[in-house]
Amino acid sequence: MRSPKDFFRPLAVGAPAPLREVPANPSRMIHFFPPSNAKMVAKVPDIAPTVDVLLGNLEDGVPATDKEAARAGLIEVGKKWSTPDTQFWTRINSLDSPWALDDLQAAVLEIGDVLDVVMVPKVEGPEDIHYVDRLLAQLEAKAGLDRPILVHAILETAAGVARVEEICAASPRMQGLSLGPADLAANRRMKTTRVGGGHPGYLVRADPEGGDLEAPRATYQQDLWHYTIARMVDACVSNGIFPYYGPFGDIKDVQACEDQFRNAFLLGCVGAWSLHPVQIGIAKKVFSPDPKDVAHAQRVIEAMGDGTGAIMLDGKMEDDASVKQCRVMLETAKALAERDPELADLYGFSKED
Ligand SMILES: CCC(=O)SCCNC(=O)CCNC(=O)[C@H](O)C(C)(C)COP(=O)(O)OP(=O)(O)OC[C@H]1O[C@@H](n2cnc3c(N)ncnc32)[C@H](O)[C@@H]1OP(=O)(O)O
Ligand SMILES: O=CC(=O)O
Ligand SMILES: [Mg+2]
Repeated sequence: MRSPKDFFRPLAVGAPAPLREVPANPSRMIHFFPPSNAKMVAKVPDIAPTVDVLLGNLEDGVPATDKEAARAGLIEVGKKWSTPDTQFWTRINSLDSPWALDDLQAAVLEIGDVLDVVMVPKVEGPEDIHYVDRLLAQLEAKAGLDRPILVHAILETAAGVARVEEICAASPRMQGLSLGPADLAANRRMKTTRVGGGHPGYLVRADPEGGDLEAPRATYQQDLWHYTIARMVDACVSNGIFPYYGPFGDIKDVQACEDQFRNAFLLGCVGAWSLHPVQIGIAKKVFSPDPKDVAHAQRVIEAMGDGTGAIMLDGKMEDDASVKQCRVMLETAKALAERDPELADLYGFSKED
């Protein structure tokens, strides 16, 4: 662990100074595309303005035989990047793979000027972040960049979950964490075969009525990811960085995808991954506060005056703590509306709001 005095010093001569605060840019969906797929690369100009984050994925999902082509496709997209209101990220291969070093070098040296965030998979502890941190500083200095590239880690190993707080605090470059339920399930030796979401076998069953073990009993499916998401949210928030739900693999089951995204939103996540165009709209809907909640938040804030004390509104007690929740809702809505005039209209915000 670096001394607190050195925490905000650049890690290489000539590298840009680390940021003191991570920008709270809208990132409701991190849209994945495989840059080795020419058909999908051709869609980038149309998709980029419709998403908050576009991510060129170099890791899992790209066949081993296409790794170089994916890196070349990423560079091609970066060189033509002309959507400054959308963030541009990449996911590099894991640090123990034969590709990670070349991924990082190519990304920073060739397109570092347009790259906002590098997503690092399978992070096991702060030492992985320290390695990437120093390397990025050296590469930024070499490329003559004037602002630091941030780092986003995927929480997808048991060791990573056990050290999640240390990972979040490892560097001022840390932008956020995503839950990686597929790799995490494998690493934990969970007995599932899915990419995120629930499982019908993970349930609780109501007690037998009158002790009748033969009578039908209601069952309730439980959330496999609740513990990890809650831990991730606490670790992120206490370090001033942002938590995200990751992939939902059942592309056709848009309802369950929406439910999974909403659970994450309610627990504090700011966004999720979209793997297919159909998931972009789901993430946009879920991670933009509901206009009814925004209107309610405005009413509570107005009724609470200076924000202290206790009042009754519609039969419910409101006080200092509920007004703080309402401010979170309103601030989130305002930040999103600034970038999205349709949302501003939906919330009834005028330009002065
Ligand atoms: C599990 C842990 C992880 O690491 S998850 C992250 C790694 N996986 C990924 O990034 C997968 C990204 N998604 C994809 O590659 C595709 O969506 C997959 C899942 C293969 C499905 O593709 P496909 O069979 O073409 O679907 P489709 O016929 O329904 O597509 C309709 C049109 O949309 C396009 N499309 C599809 N996915 C994307 C995407 N991610 N970004 C941009 N465009 C996409 C398709 O090309 C297709 O276009 P068209 O209608 O033929 O012109
Ligand atoms: O990379 C994501 C995952 O779920 O694994
Ligand atoms: Mg993974």
